[in-house]
Amino acid sequence: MGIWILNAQTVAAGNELVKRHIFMEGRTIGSIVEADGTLPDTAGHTVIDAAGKLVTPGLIDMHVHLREPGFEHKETIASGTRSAARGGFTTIACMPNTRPVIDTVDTVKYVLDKAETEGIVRVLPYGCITKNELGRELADFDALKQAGAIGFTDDGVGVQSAQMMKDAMAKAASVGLPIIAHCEDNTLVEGAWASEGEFARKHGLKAIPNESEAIHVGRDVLLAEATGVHYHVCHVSTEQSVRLIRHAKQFGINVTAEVCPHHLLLSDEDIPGMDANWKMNPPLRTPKDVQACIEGLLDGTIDILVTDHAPHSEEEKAKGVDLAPFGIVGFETAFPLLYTKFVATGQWTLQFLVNKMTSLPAQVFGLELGTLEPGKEADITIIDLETEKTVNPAEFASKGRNTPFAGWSLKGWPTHTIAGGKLVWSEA
Ligand SMILES: NC(=O)N[C@@H](CC(=O)O)C(=O)O
Ligand SMILES: [Zn+2]
Ligand SMILES: [Zn+2]
Repeated sequence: MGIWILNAQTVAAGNELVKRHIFMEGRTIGSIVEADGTLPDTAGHTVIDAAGKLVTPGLIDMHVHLREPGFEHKETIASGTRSAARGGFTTIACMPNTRPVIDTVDTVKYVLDKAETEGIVRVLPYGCITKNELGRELADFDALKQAGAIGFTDDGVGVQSAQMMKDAMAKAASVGLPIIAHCEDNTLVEGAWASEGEFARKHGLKAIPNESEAIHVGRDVLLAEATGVHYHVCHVSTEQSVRLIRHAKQFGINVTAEVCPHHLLLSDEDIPGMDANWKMNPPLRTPKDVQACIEGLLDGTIDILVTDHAPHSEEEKAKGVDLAPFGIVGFETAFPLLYTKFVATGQWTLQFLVNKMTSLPAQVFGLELGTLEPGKEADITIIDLETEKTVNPAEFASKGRNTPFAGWSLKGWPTHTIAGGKLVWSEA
């Protein structure tokens, strides 16, 4: 028995949609036919009528935190993949800052096994750059790759030593996997949580300067040039980083980059007060930085969109801004936010948004995913572009409720998520 999706509005070009019927059987897409008025024979198959809805390749998120092993009170692979599915994501790449961190074959296998038995979407694990993410000793990249790691990162913390980063890049290049960098120079951020801008000035706070991020970007593109590695910059948030990445790309350096919805939609001037749901790393920057990130995404300097889904418990976030951990959840608001604020307002085409969340992440990371084509993996998301709903964190499938977007009224909510040919989530 297969699944027919009937009357799917698929993206053709720009904002142009084409109506198609899509059939899948087993894990793969069987056929895609133009809807010409006659319905295909669906006898014996599950039918989903997608009339009036957008149908896209399953969304891909290359930067997420699933918290397992070790921080199951924040999220688990079960709850995190449900949250991803509810947000329309069918493939997610998880960060290794768990407890223990993912720096051994056993932890990679643990995550992959859990994902197989308890997860409902595809989980691709990253391995650490350095053992324990301490920046002192390289992890065993050969072994991590063998176990299934798809790249190396110490996300959560920057690699402080240039020599360590250079060694990591040389080794990653030799095993043919990318370095994914959380760019942050610790000597420039000491204890601050807000960025240098209006908010920090008004409240007399110690502030995080843009250079704390951009200095690592500048250092690392030079090291990437020297080593030839594929270097991917995490959660770009500053005008200076965008400029450095643009320049590096012009020089033919193998650099790619990602940006999160919150760094495109919020600046430090939107922070309502001492509220830890507005505390994330990197911090919300100035309106000028937001504009530079949007321009970087538009001109291709920034390749892809990611959520950096970073759940924390309510108790942890209630400790007050100084003590609360950095991070906000992202899966269940990402597409509606970007659709409502950029596509529905006419700034981006639907094709631009969908590509940045499907085919482009697949291309950047060499995954055979992200397109709707016969013979390809049946990963499909169905999205209602019309119904307006309010973001209600109490409804999240994630254990995390930590979002600055509560109460926002949005359109573009996923209604069905199909991963590997299975309907893994549908509305109500
Ligand atoms: N982004 C965050 O604010 N927090 C992330 C770490 C990270 O992505 O650097 C986390 O693990 O909570
Ligand atoms: Zn990070
Ligand atoms: Zn992260």
